[in-house]
Amino acid sequence: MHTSNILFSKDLISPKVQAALPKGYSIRPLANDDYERGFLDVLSVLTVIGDISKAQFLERFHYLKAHNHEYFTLVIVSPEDRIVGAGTIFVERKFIRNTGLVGHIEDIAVDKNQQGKKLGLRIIEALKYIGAQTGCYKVILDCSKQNIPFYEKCGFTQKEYEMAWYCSDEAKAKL
Ligand SMILES: CC(=O)SCCNC(=O)CCNC(=O)[C@H](O)C(C)(C)COP(=O)(O)OP(=O)(O)OC[C@H]1O[C@@H](n2cnc3c(N)ncnc32)[C@H](O)[C@@H]1OP(=O)(O)O
Repeated sequence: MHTSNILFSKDLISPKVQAALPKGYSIRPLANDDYERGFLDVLSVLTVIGDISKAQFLERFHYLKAHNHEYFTLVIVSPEDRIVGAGTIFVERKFIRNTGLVGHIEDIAVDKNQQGKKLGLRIIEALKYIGAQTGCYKVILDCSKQNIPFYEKCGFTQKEYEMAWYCSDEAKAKL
């Protein structure tokens, strides 16, 4: 694959994670033709995706590529050349902690038929590697209660609480 088609340098992909994948599977940065390989279908295990066109996918892909010192989306590809797993780390630049960097893990998804093969674990290991390589002092994420045991197996510990505010028309009207 030509490197200009991928989101970020393959040098940021952990060799240990690649070696630990089941035979025939590979892990790599998101590519501009992963729309056809079912990238969005994999994300649909997370939430409603919407009817995203190829043009919309490419617009977002090119934005992320232009910011690929901050956004790192990677995918796991099956022996059949289908996307079966995905995950992102966003590297936030802070003032605190001596202008420290914090990695935020987002949108971890493994195809329903491929769950339980440690692909989720490998995605998290690969994202932690990117966080470490890019100089983050910590990597954090939000998850549901039912996913806590999974993230504990990935080396995370529970801290703090997540808060959310949804920008509904009703909520915005109260501002
Ligand atoms: C930050 C976020 O994005 S949070 C959202 C996470 N994504 C989702 O919830 C979407 C739907 N779920 C999925 O896509 C997957 O089930 C994932 C990503 C949660 C897990 O991926 P999988 O590939 O199925 O898990 P994997 O096989 O790597 O599991 C690793 C270990 O965690 C365990 N595990 C996985 N999910 C769970 C769970 N819900 N509860 C308890 N243990 C779990 C596995 O049994 C395994 O344990 P073992 O090492 O003792 O055998």
